[in-house]
Amino acid sequence: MYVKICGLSEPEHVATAVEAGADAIGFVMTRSPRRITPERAAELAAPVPPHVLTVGVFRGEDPQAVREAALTSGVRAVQLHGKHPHGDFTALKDLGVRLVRAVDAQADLRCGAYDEDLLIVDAPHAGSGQPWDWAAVRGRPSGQWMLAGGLAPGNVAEAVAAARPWGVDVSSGVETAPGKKDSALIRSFLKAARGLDV
Ligand SMILES: O=C(O)c1ccccc1N[C@@H]1O[C@H](COP(=O)(O)O)[C@@H](O)[C@H]1O
Repeated sequence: MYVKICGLSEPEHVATAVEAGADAIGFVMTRSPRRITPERAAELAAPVPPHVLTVGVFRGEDPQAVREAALTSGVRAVQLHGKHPHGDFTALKDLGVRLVRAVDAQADLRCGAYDEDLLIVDAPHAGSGQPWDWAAVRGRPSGQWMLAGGLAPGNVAEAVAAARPWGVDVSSGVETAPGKKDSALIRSFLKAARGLDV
């Protein structure tokens, strides 16, 4: 099971996620209680080993703004969340980072349909921490896709059994309040998710 821990803003939580075996970590650089600057993302990403994918999360920004933030932060992947057109992915293809498309269950769920490398299927309200009908997408997405939206250490097994994703992505479920990550919850989530290969 591929595991991404998103919305990190403190070095302690980056270190915890890496040590506990996260495959990817996310830095939110769009409107959110978890928003950080590209410069802060660069500081946080600097010590992250190459086997961990650092992901910059964006929603609604134009490709030029995404490009500048990605170059400043040095992230290894860009996640475009929500209703970005295909052209936004095309415009970023030469950036030399992996492209992640994050959408709700109403969208085209074929990974690669927008020339992306990874797909995330999320709740209608990104970053809200609200569980949704994970079973509704079972068998629909294709390729390398992660389930997100309302996951937490205590329900990730249920969510994976319902949707059977290739990976999982969490933010609110490893926090004590919006934007306040918790190292014990990060470790618990990784422990719970790791054993869930489908
Ligand atoms: O985390 C945010 O605040 C956020 C804001 C804007 C776009 C995406 C955001 N996060 C993504 O939301 C899911 C996690 O949701 P949850 O909090 O675990 O329910 C994940 O894909 C994040 O990358």
